[in-house]
Formats: sequence, C-alpha cells, structure tokens
Amino acid sequence: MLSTSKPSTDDPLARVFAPPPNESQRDKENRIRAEQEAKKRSDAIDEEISKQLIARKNSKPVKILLLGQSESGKSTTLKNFQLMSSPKAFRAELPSWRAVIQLNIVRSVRLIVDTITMAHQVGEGYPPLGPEQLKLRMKLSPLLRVEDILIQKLAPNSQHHIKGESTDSVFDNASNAPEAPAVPIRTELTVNSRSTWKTAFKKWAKGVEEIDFDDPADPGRVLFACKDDMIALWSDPIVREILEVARIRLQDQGGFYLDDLPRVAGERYTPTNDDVLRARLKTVGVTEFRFDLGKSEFLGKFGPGASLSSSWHVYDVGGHRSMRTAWVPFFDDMNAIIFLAPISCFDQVLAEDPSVNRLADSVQLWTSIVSNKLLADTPLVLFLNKCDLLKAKIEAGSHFAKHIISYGDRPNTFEGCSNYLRKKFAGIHKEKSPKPRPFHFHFTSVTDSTTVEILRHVQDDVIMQNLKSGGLL
Ligand SMILES: Nc1nc2c(ncn2[C@@H]2O[C@H](COP(=O)(O)OP(=O)(O)OP(=O)(O)O)[C@@H](O)[C@H]2O)c(=O)[nH]1
Ligand SMILES: [Mg+2]
Repeated sequence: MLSTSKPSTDDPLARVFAPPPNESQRDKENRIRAEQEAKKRSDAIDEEISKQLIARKNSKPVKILLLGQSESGKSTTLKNFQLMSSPKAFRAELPSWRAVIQLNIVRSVRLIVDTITMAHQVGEGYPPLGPEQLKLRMKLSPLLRVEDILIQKLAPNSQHHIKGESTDSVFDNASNAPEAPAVPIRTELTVNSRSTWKTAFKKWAKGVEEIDFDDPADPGRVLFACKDDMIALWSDPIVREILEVARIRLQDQGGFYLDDLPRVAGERYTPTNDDVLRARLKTVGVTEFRFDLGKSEFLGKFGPGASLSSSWHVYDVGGHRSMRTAWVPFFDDMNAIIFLAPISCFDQVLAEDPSVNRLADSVQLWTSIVSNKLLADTPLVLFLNKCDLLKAKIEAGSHFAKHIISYGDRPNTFEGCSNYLRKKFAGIHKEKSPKPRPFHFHFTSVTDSTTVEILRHVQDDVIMQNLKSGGLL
C-alpha cells in the first residue's frame, strides 16, 4: 500500500539550510563570508560555461539554404546577399556579368528571329513578313554568331550551343502554343559553380577588373553595331503581333533587356547593379557564398552575450525538377531556409513538364518542405517573389481567376491576388508543419536592389530565432 507523509510544517530542506543552532555572532559572520565566496566561485563557473556555450555556437557558421523551383529567383537572392555584404567585390565582378547580359540579349533576339522564321514557314494564322522584317533578319545574322562565341567563352566545355536540344520551353504556356513546326529551342547556359564560370571568363578577359573596350574580339562591338537593327526588330508591329500569336512574352522571362537596348547595347556599356540582378544564368549543382557579418554592427543590435557566429554561408541550389534530390543532404544543418515562390507565374507551366502549372508546382514544393520532418526545427522564410511581374501582368489585363479557379470572383487586383496567395501559403504552413513555428514572409521583387533591406530583416529574424532556440536569449 502506498503511503503519503503527513503535511508538515517541518520542511526538511529548510532544516538543512538553517543556520546551526546557538550560532555566535562571529560564527555567523564567518559563515556568511564563506557562503558569499562560494557563490562568487559558483557564478564564475556558470559564466565560464555560458561563455563556452556561446563560443561553441559562435564557431559554427550561420547557414542559409535557398530553395524554390527553377527561375524562382534563388540565384538573384544570392546576388543580393553579395551586394549587401561585399558591394566592392560585387562591383569588381560587373565585367564578368557583362558577358552574361550580352548572351541574354542575343538569346532574346535569336528567339524573335527563330519565331518569325517559324511564322514565315507556317504562314496560316500569322501575319506575313514583309521586306522590312526579312531585311532585319538578314542584317542581324552577325549578332547571332556572337552567341556561340559568348557561350564558348563563358563555358568552354559546354554543349549548350547544340541546337534543338531542349530543357527550357520558351512558351509561357506551352499547351496553348501553336502547332509545329515549333521554334527551335536552345538549352539555357548553366553554371556549375560561381567560381568555375568566372575563372573561365577571367582567362578570357585577362582580369575581371577592367573591360577591354578596345579588344577587337569584344562581343560588345557587334552588339553596338547591331543596336539600331535590334531596336527596329523589337519595336516592329508585325514582329510583336507574331510573338503575341505564338504566346511568347519575353518581358516575363529572365534576362530581359530589350526595353533597354539603347543603353545595354550602347558603346562602352558597363552593367549597373540592377542589370546584374536581372542577368539569367541557370544553376546546376550548388553554389556557396560565404561572408562575414560586420561584428560591430551585429553586437550593437544584439549585445555581446547574444553573439552568434558572424560568419554566414548561403547555399544556392538548382531548382529544376531533376536537381531537387540534391537538396536533401543540405536539410540537416541549416539555421534557416529562404523559400522563393514566384507568384507571377500563375499562367505559366514548368519548362521540364508542360503539364504542370508553375504556381501549382510552387505550392506543392512549399507543402513538402513545410511538412518535412527533417526540417521541423528549421525556421522558414517565404519570399512571395516576382511581385513586379504579377503587378505588370494584372495591369496588362491577365485574369488571375482564369488560371486559379479557386480565386472565384474576387477583384482582379495585385493586392487581392497577392494577399490571397499569402493566405494560401500561410495556411499550408500552419496546417502542415510537424511542430508549430513562426511564419515569416515577404513580398519581394528580388531583381530590385532594395531587396538588400529585406535581407537585413531576414538576418535579424534568423539571429533572434536561433538565439531563442539555443537558449541564449
Ligand atoms: N522581374 C523580375 N525578375 C526576376 C525576379 N526574380 C528573379 N527574376 C529573374 O528571373 C530569372 C531567374 O532567376 P534566378 O535567380 O536565376 O532563378 P533560380 O531560382 O536561381 O533558377 P535555377 O537556377 O534554374 O534554379 C533571372 O533572370 C532573374 O533576374 C523578380 O522578382 N522580378
Ligand atoms: Mg539559380
């Protein structure tokens, strides 16, 4: 039988800690002095343990993983981290990005030329080409030769110049694209790691610090020579009509510079920071960017006792479906994940699977990340990205509810659509997280360099959350 002791006023612990009976005044003073010294020693030990705990935490870098489907803006976010932490190094790389931007421009022109050629062959359903368009097409052929030169310079061992082999659809909605003969699609240039392509470029450019404008082999010369013809092609009403019939909206694609041709194809063009953020180079594998957060700035905000490591590692992975299995090994050890969901893609399909709507793919991917048990303790930050494009699309008359049926008859406005999606993503987060965790989100257009301010907020959130979970706050 269990017995319980009677409630007693005689507390055994109080008895242990009570001063000895009949203690003299002198004994009492000695005892108190001894107790104070013992407390001092114990406090010093506690402080040392706490210092060691912080030091251990400090020695590990803060790790951030960028996730999201292909073209969601992961690499662009990484560029913003570079811009924020090392603006000088970012500027030093502008000449290397110049080649990528030139390639993006040439690719846009090639897509137009290929599309009008296809329209010319098909005839029916397309406005006929006149002598003006045919002449422009001929005059631009030297420019198209620059494409292979640029690819070979940027990725000497690549196969990307092989025509007809495709991983990326050029149609914004391939299921609605006209029947064959289709526009020949070129594979996108990919980058295996930041250093590889820049090293390759460095060899060619003999140092990234300076652009050799006087180099007779500089592709910028051909672009400049073709500038007026490119402008004429892009502003030609028949060309625009053909693109519309073929449902090709270059404005919505990465690496779009055709509205800036007078500047970007101008003589002695040097890219701006914003130009670099808009450059498109597909990621294959993993790119890592390390930087050191200014210690003084950090300690000013959080106090010396609250210091995490000031060393940050940001990981950028390829978002193409075939590359997503490579994400898992990174799940283990991250202090936060930034997940990018491009919300302008409600009317687009995946390049790798034209039967899948891009927004639906993002929702599905978000659901699987949120519910992943390996990530149960990892703070997630959601970037509802490409807000600028969503706004432009809606203002141009696209109907959100036509593609996202559940939106019903709510108003077709940017605010309405973006908030609807925010609620959807937040709801999944709440419902599917294995454990409750705070929901952090931002509406972003990461091609805008003001994103740096958002990243500063994210950093503060990551620091606070990790300090709290580590018991250091
Ligand atoms: N207008 C606009 N363009 C954006 C935005 N975010 C990204 N882009 C552009 O979209 C293209 C694709 O962005 P990336 O950052 O390369 O996409 P990613 O997620 O790294 O794609 P993968 O490497 O294929 O996984 C780039 O040309 C970007 O400049 C945005 O918010 N607005
Ligand atoms: Mg990328």
